[in-house]
Amino acid sequence: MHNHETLGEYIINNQKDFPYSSGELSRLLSSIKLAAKIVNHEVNKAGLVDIVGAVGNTNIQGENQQKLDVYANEIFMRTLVNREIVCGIASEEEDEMVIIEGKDRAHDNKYVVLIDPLDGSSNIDVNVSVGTIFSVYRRVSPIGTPVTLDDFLQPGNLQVAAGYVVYGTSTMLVYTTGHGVQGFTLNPALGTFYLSHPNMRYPENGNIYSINEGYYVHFPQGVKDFIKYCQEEKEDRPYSARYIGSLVSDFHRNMIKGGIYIYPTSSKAPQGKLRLLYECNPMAFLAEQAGGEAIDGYRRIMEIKPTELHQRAPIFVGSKNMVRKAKEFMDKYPENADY
Ligand SMILES: O=P(O)(O)OC[C@H]1O[C@](O)(COP(=O)(O)O)[C@@H](O)[C@@H]1O
Ligand SMILES: [Mg+2]
Ligand SMILES: [Mg+2]
Repeated sequence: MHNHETLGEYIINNQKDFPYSSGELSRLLSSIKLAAKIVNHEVNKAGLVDIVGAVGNTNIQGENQQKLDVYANEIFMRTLVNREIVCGIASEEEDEMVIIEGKDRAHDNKYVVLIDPLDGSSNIDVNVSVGTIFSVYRRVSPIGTPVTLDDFLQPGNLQVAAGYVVYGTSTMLVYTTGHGVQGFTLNPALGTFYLSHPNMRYPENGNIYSINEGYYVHFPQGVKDFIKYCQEEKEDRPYSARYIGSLVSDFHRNMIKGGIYIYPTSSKAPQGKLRLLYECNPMAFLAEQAGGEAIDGYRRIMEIKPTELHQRAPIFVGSKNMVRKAKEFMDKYPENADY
């Protein structure tokens, strides 16, 4: 039997790392752990139960909500609310921020959570790995008062924790509290997450690039030039093109093997597609904590001051030297810096 530390043990043993360690963050991470297990159970039998396909509604992004989007949203919302640790939640599947009301001391809670309950929705029905992404901030509004939008619109470098769950060949929960990146694998027989990937680090160089080349003609010239650079027969190139179409899964592979994931602006998506608050910021925090980098083509993602809950941003995230190379190409076209 392996002697890996469990996630529960790790959270407790490392509570000291957390400046405000009053146990709230540990309880918050434990509730995410519980919700991940419940969602994992449904994801694993997606073909058997009535959990595939669309519900017939569109979310504020104009996307057709998948049944699993709605189910995962309900489970994470309910688990976080029931554990009485957050004062507000924002989700890809909720048009507005959710102020936690009614619970005796909900307004006394210190944290807000932003979540992409089900990432990679287009892959649910075709048995390709999907994920969940979360980001945690300490509120800025006074404790004891209802949460405000400002509590959510904080730049990424103020995150106190971020992570994802990948529901793939195995189910993993990967997170950071600003002390490196830890990966835990679920032992489905025991229902326990074990520390399988301590101190995950991006290789500084990589040979994988992940971008939906189907939109090539719509990309800015800097992105087109970088793709050509990746495909050149020179030095350690051409790089391999790998694109799962689930941000979490593409990010996870690239963090382990070395690579870059890009979702740029395009004439079809002038601000890019991914959402700054619950996709770009948490992945940027993880990437930087793992020695990688994350930019919007020009600036550090985590320095962008958000203005809207569901705003989008272009993202170039991955191995440090690959992101820097991509930036060299983007810098040749400074006129594209404002999106
Ligand atoms: O199909 P496209 O345009 O390449 O977009 C794929 C990207 O969109 C996403 O599915 C967006 O996330 P959601 O599924 O949470 O909406 C990413 O996971 C993925 O990387
Ligand atoms: Mg997503
Ligand atoms: Mg989603």
